[in-house]
Amino acid sequence: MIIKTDNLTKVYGNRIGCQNICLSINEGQIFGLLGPNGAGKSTLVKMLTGLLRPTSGAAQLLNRPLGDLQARKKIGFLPENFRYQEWLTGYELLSFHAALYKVEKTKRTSRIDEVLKTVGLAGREKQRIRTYSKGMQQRIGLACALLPDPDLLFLDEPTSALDPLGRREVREIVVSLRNRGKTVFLNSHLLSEVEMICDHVAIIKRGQIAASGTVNELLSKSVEVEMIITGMNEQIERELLLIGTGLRRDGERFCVSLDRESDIPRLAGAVVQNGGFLYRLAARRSSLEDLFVELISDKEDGH
Ligand SMILES: Nc1ncnc2c1ncn2[C@@H]1O[C@H](COP(=O)(O)OP(=O)(O)OP(=O)(O)O)[C@@H](O)[C@H]1O
Repeated sequence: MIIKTDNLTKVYGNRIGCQNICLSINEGQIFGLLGPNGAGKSTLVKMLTGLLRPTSGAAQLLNRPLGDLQARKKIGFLPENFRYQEWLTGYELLSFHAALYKVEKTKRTSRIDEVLKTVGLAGREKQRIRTYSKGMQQRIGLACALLPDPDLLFLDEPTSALDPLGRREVREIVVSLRNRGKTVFLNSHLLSEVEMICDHVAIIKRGQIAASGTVNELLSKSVEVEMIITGMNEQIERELLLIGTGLRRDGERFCVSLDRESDIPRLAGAVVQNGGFLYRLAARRSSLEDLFVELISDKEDGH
């Protein structure tokens, strides 16, 4: 396990940041932490990266206790909304961070060249950061985080400010890092992105883990059924809710989640036997977004 947490908890005064977080993350994978605003994602990452002291509980990173210096040397971190000194060139910024990371002087130039290549900025390092696009700024941030050649990389919302092309570029870099054996801990609220690249996912809600597992494990649990129904009435609605959960309506279009595919004929029966007209019924495996909405739907978080 590259990360193992045991009832990790952070309380801010009378506000809960995270509560009893138990996670086990294997190395060489992309782990996605999902949650609505205020759910506790940043609090958890800050505790794991040593920026916040837990109120209680424990954690191990790279088989060392939280805060261990040897382990911290092998961890990279790209915070959310970072802003670097925009008057520096990309190269100057990387040199500064290489010094902060105490990369040996003789190795700095080759290390900087390497990370520039990894993030696709080779040849752009003499430009000032203020002339970089947002996507390039995000990639130079990633390059900084990669300077210590970390085994474990924390990325806090690395693509949220980017356009679709920029997002794809960052995604490709993250996947290439995983392919080289790195472990990536990705904080995100972009569900489709997490579904695309993450091996394991945890969903955090009001400071607690509401679901976790591989994307396949989480999604194979339920089936999403879309129906076009006219003549909808209360009896049909009641019966649909006995069979499935999370009934949603948009005009004549109804969606419901089922635990088992074998319940689909019962849905059709409930509509027809109670006087409704079924014009369409299509089943698909739930997306991470469906699961997220279902788990988080009683919105009562912070902001
Ligand atoms: N320094 C702080 N002092 C008091 N409460 C805080 C502090 N930082 C976070 N919180 C509270 O802890 C809870 C979790 O916040 P956190 O920032 O970890 O959530 P998040 O999932 O990262 O949210 P976002 O997606 O908005 O960044 C929220 O209720 C927040 O208001």
